Amino acid sequence: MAETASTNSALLERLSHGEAPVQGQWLVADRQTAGRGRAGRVWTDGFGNFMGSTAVALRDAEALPQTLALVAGLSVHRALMAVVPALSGLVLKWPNDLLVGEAKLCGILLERQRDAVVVGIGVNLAEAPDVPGRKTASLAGLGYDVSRDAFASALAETWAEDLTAWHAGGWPMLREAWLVRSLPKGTLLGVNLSEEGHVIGGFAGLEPDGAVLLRLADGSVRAIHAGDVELIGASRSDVGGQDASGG
Ligand SMILES: O=C(O)CCCC[C@@H]1SC[C@@H]2NC(=O)N[C@@H]21
Repeated sequence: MAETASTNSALLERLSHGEAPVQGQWLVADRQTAGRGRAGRVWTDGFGNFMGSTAVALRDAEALPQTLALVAGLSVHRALMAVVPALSGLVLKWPNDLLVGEAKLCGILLERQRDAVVVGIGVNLAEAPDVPGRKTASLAGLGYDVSRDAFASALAETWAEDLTAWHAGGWPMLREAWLVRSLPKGTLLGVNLSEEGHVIGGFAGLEPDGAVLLRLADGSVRAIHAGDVELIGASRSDVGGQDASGG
């Protein structure tokens, strides 16, 4: 598709008209005029970047739909490493950002509509948009020339594998695969919680349900189920560093 407001919005619209999600079908746009990010933010497109969405039908009694966000990040990580095996420093940040160093290379937006979830993925292949207050990266800026179609076909493959495993109850194994590719344990993360304000802790793993674990300065471990987690930086000795819950 040449241009659309947002590939997520286009798929949500189709679902609202009664179309069933088709596993393996991706809607990919050259340009988005109203790309959307998490927490109501704008997602700025860039020519040659990947902007695509796919819809997943949730089956009866499917466990933990929130874990799909992490599975999507894992699939993007695997796809990027397939097209650029030499890429170093690519890490996952909970729930579903991909960073190189501290700069964001990819963002993922999941939106649920009744018994379906739309998974929207934006990857800066060619251009890193200017986002005030945030560091961004692109593969081209890192010296790697990857076409959108090459990335799209790698992602279609990794997503099909990971989604099949997820539907088959493979979340525990996918969780381990996510953790192998995540920021190092102890990395300082911050999150705004409505009851407590800004909480800072060292990354300490994932709960079995996909919540992120933060080790706070007093040594306690806190599970965060929702929120916009920001990267603060390398570990500090008083928070984090140790593994919590075997993650
Ligand atoms: O990190 C974020 O805030 C999530 C960004 C998600 C961007 C993608 S681009 C394809 C799809 N369509 C959208 O409008 N958003 C997602």
